[in-house]
Amino acid sequence: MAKSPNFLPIIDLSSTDRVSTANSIRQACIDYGFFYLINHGMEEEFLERVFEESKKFFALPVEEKMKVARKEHRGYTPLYDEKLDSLGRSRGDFKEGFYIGPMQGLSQSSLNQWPSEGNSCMPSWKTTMESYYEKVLYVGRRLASLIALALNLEERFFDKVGALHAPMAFLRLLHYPGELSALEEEVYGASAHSDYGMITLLATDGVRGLQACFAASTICREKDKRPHIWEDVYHINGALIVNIGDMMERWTNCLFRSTLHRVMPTGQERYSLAFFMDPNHDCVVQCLESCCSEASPPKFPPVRSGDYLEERIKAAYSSQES
Ligand SMILES: O=C(O)CCC(=O)C(=O)O
Ligand SMILES: [Fe+2]
Repeated sequence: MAKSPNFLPIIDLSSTDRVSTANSIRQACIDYGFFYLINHGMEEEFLERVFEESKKFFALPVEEKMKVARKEHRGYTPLYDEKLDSLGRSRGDFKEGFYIGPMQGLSQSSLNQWPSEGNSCMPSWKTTMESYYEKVLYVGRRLASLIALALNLEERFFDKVGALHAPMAFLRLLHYPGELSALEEEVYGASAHSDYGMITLLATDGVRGLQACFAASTICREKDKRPHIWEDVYHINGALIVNIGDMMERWTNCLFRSTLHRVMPTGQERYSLAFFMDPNHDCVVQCLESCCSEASPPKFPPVRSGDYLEERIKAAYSSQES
């Protein structure tokens, strides 16, 4: 299996040898909970265009951005609004974001908010974001079928349990400002957290900052173990960084890891595009038969995806109105 400079595996989505790809994904998810995805079908030029459009939004005056402030978990989240490590001491994460939610069906898609179309510098903003959402969702679906194979399940397993029928998939544009705050002791771009859902597909802009906690916890139940040892997750041109979320960890009874990660401020402005592919609201996430036995009983009770997500989002925004 190909390895990147920081030893994370590289998975080639275009490989025709699905069995070998699924085996590589299995090993990556057991060992790291993180891997790179290459040849996913989205051109580098297209990714660059999405980053350019994202930058245009964050460059707007804050009053303009607040016109689409987060409602129903869609829209703009200002600096310090979210705190991913809800128990941490900081006042909030030093980043701003913009959430775009599911677009299938009128009832879902009409909840999305868009920056004013009248803004002449952003004529193709909405169509670019819609196009990115569609493309990255397609990549996520292809990956989900390989993950099913990696778990010795049939390829369409996640469709069959209803996870991928109208998935709760959120695209989040992120902007980490470059300046460092000298006044506050503990400031993170994104404080330590694991993602909540199934899988996250992340596009980065080449500015460092993302770190993951690989060494300290060999299995997920040791997330609380200290000290945490953080490793940089480097950017690879054109590659997506994929990581496993907590619901996948629950499905697999901790066979696959949802690894803690964070974004450190480096003094350099940074942008990223995080796509959280989470199961349909009504999908019940429960230990897969292939992942439990008498010796290894289920570690978590079954949970409805929508209830679990709501709980986690509430904790991250607990100092704010939701
Ligand atoms: O911006 C990044 O590189 C990571 C963001 C992240 O981990 C998150 O929003 O969950
Ligand atoms: Fe994350």
